[in-house]
Amino acid sequence: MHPTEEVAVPTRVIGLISGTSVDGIDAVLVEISGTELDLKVELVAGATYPYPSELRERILAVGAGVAISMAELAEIDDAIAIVFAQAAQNIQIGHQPATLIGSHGQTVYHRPPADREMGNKTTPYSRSATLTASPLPSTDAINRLCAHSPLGYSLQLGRGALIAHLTSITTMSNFRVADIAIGGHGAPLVPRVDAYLLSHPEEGRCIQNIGGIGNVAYIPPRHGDWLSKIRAWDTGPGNSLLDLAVEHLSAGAKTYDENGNWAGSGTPCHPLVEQWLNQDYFHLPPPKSTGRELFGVTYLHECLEDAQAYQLNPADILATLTELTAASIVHSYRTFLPEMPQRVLLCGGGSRNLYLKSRLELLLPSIPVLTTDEVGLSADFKEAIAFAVLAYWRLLGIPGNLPTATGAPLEVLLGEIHQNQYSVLRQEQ
Ligand SMILES: Nc1ncnc2c1ncn2[C@@H]1O[C@H](COP(=O)(O)OP(=O)(O)OP(=O)(O)O)[C@@H](O)[C@H]1O
Ligand SMILES: CC(=O)N[C@H]1[C@@H]2OC[C@@H](O2)[C@@H](O)[C@@H]1O[C@H](C)C(=O)O
Repeated sequence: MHPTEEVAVPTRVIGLISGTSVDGIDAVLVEISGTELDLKVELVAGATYPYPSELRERILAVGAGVAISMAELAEIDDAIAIVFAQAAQNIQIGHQPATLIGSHGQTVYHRPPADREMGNKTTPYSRSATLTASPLPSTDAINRLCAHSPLGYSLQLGRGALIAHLTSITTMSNFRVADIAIGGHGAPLVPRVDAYLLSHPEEGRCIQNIGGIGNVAYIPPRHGDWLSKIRAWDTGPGNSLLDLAVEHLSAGAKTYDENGNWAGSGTPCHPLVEQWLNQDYFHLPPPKSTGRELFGVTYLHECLEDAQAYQLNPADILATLTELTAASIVHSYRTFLPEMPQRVLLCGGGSRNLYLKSRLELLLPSIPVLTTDEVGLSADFKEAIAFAVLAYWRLLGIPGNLPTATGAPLEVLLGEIHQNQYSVLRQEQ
């Protein structure tokens, strides 16, 4: 038990996130009580606020690696903070106000750690002698360190200090950096929240998020040392390649394949899926994380080039890319899980893609595939809810990462605190 557990009281918290699809800001207002095994979350309100289209285009361009000046970076950072703060204000309308915000922000860059052994409990990351020695390292040594840093790096925009100022609510942000600094991937972070909200006393479950990227949390039955047996990783593409392909194949008329109808009218090309599954990422053992840096525009263009050999029509191309998402998820369960789950619970926008769901059901015979809605947790807002819980845990001094998920050697407190300065000043008067 953590020292602060007994002080946990119901708290109204806002959770904010825009994921790798960059489709808009998911905002929730939740009432949280308890701490871990007794954690309870009631969803008071949830909404998705689309980004202004110009801002979305700029975020997508930065995420795709387009070079920008530091001045433009600052502009985008604050523009994101402003729309996140607006989302926080809007979600409270008609409700008792919140006292805390957990804001994930907008990821624009994610680099997993380079050294796969780093973060492994048996060979923990040892700081370089150059970093711990007392004389300052030479410029050359610093350049070498930066060029070959084994640490990951992840950048989320929408600075918390500005959200706190604009909303007058204490805001936690930058949840990934503490885990990354000790050698973890900083992702995925939602699995620890999944563990307490979605575990089952007798059933092993896979909680499968299908956002831009897909990620799984395998949660064994809740007894014994179940927490240490949780496994989680990014499975690969979720909707990222599908959305890009739909935009390309519809010449910009559509942004996603609603309910999977377009893909469902085609036929997957299985030899192509087999070929694509040979890609290194799918064979890398967890912990592992990825992003649009890998499964983005360039990757799609390579897929489209490969598809030319099979003369596929647009519906077949979409069916084949959808099959890649489904097959990469199931391939990773069969390859990396200690045992297959008794149930799969889907969440994220991809859980609405009925064709994708039907392909998962086909590839997982005798394993029920449901959505988290069906066990009482919103499939659309689970990630935003998770960042509200992570902020609440931070306030209570409870760690937010799961070392088995991120590869970090330790549990650490996640999130940087930006206090609402006005209320601090008021208290001091
Ligand atoms: N009705 C639907 N039919 C098919 N696909 C859908 C539907 N609704 C949403 N989606 C897909 O879900 C995507 C958005 O999913 P979500 O909001 O979970 O992603 P994200 O949170 O941005 O990503 P990540 O979890 O990787 O950070 C859309 O881009 C679209 O491809
Ligand atoms: C770096 C980054 O933004 N990672 C996201 C992404 O989207 C899904 C998957 O890849 C997951 O690892 C993570 O997000 C969720 C919110 C997480 O941290 O659990």
